[in-house]
Amino acid sequence: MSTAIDIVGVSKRYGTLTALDDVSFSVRQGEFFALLGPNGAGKTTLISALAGLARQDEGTIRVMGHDTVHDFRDARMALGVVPQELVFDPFFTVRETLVFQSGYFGIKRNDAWIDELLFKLGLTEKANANMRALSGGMKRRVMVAQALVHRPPVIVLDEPTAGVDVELRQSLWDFVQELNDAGHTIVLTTHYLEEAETLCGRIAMLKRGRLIALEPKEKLLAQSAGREVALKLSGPLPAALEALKTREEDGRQVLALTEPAALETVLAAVREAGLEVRDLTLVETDLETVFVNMMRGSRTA
Ligand SMILES: Nc1ncnc2c1ncn2[C@@H]1O[C@H](COP(=O)(O)OP(=O)(O)OP(=O)(O)O)[C@@H](O)[C@H]1O
Repeated sequence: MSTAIDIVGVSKRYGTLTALDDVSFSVRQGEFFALLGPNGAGKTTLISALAGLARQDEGTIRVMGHDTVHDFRDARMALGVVPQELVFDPFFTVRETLVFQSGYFGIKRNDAWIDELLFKLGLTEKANANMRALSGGMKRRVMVAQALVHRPPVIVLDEPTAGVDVELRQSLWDFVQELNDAGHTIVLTTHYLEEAETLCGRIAMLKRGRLIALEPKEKLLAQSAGREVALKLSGPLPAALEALKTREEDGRQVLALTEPAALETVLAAVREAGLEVRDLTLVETDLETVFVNMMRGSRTA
């Protein structure tokens, strides 16, 4: 089985507000996946449904093949969620917090793994400190450790770097990257395209509860980098160029160029396919424009 998360036709309403509107996508095992969207897009609602904390009105979600409603325990066991908010009991020490969380998952002797987590997250010296005595950044590290006590194959981080200093941000990313290298599937939600850029393979965008884009990073970045070429050809687009195609506009194929020199490659492929270029225009856009256009719904119109 190669699917880590499978979301099919998921909708969620709060009264008259539709927080998720028929959302479907899958995340493969071992992927580093980003879920992007502005405030209120539905990211946290989707994560809550994944974790079985909120039930969707329609659709199904599976985590490592386990249905989050009918097979809640196994689905939850397969998932580690680092929440956006710092949620903790101020009277427990860091170690107690992690032992307690292990117990929640029915794991009794977890000391070796807890020690390793504390070490990896730079918390060893704080193991016996009370949660309330920790700085915000340290608390956030505990949230990460807490999400991992049961060694879940799938890890979801809900805006883990909100309000986090540069040093922690870097060490957090190093650790998450290490987990991904070890085979864990990572889903990251963030407001920042830049953050997703460095780490993720594919990027999904939500807007007002709807999935408006789901692209490999390279394709999105190529669009964002501000280089596109609109081509009017004498025949259909050669298969070799399909991967670069971002859209069709007025009978022109719009292709993303990873770098200006990529235009040569595009033209070579056109020649090789025995086609003629009837018209060629370079389109300038910047990252902000691409993102804003998507958020305005130009792709869903
Ligand atoms: N428990 C709730 N009751 C009513 N409305 C809710 C509830 N939870 C979320 N909403 C609404 O659902 C929509 C989606 O919210 P959600 O928190 O999922 O967005 P988000 O993408 O995570 O935003 P942010 O980036 O601000 O965290 C919002 O309009 C929000 O106000």
